[in-house]
Amino acid sequence: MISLLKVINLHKSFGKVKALKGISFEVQPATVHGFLGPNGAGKTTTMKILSGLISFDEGSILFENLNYKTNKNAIVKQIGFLPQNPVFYGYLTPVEYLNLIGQICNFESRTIQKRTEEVLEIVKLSNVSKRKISTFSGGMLQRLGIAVAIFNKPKLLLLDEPTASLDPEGRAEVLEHIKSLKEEGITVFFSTHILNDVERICDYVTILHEGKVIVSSSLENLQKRYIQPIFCVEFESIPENFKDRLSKVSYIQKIDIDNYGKVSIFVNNIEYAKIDLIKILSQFETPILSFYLRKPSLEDIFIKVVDKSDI
Ligand SMILES: Nc1ncnc2c1ncn2[C@@H]1O[C@H](COP(=O)(O)OP(=O)(O)OP(=O)(O)O)[C@@H](O)[C@H]1O
Repeated sequence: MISLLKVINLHKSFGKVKALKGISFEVQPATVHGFLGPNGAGKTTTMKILSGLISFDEGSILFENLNYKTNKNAIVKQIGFLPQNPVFYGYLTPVEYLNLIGQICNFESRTIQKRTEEVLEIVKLSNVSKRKISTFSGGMLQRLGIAVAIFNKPKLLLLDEPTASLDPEGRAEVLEHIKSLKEEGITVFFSTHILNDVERICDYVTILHEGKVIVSSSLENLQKRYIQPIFCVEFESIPENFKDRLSKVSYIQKIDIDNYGKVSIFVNNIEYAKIDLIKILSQFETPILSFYLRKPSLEDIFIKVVDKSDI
């Protein structure tokens, strides 16, 4: 499959500040790709370069295998961008605002009307299409921002921290919409600090740290790579001499039991333990309520990879 976007060894400096130090990553079509990194990592700089707002110093960008430098105008038309804090004219309604966008894009009035109806339907704002924007909640404003960014039917949509200023309800609303854009054939590349958002909707993740890409992979592969060799077990009650009896098992390194009776078993041979441990546990004649291999959260992974890159 041809990548929709390939960023190769991209460099960008602002005076003495090296914001991007040779970053490379690819974005696959019809996916949601999370772009993560601490403050100042270079996320917004990357987004601004991709949307054509600022230039880059070195490296190359390919969009559907076309070189960005020599085809910039054609490529930028296929990329929608929602900046971090979009500003709207509050005295307009969504219909009036989108009509204005259509006029700026030089569309014919019939096309503007049709596309306005379509995008308001996609972001589920049709029922408030004639209400003043100044009365909108944060979640509604972000959805209107998405409507503006997809007005031109982009293949790639760049969203810079789309959920940062929202409460949990607004976040859930916007995340659901981002996910549904995939069904409209739009590839979404979005930056965030909120790891949980990425876990909820992303297929791929790129982690940026101090201007360098430290991980770029599918979320599934990332979770497999960083899987923790810890099994969690919950018994109806902790069996007698539990720790002593298990301490004789060669692949078990450590056993922790928390205040609620949840047991964490740390192992050094995960593949063998996957088969053998449950057999051993079933020999204790105490009902087992749950047994699972702990899946690392994106937060666990993020801390691990960012720490490693500091070494
Ligand atoms: N116009 C500019 N002039 C000078 N330095 C800049 C400019 N824009 C960005 N920088 C610097 O480049 C680095 C990367 O900034 P950038 O805004 O891309 O980070 P970010 O990952 O988006 O951070 P945040 O999550 O805080 O928005 C930072 O050190 C920042 O101070």
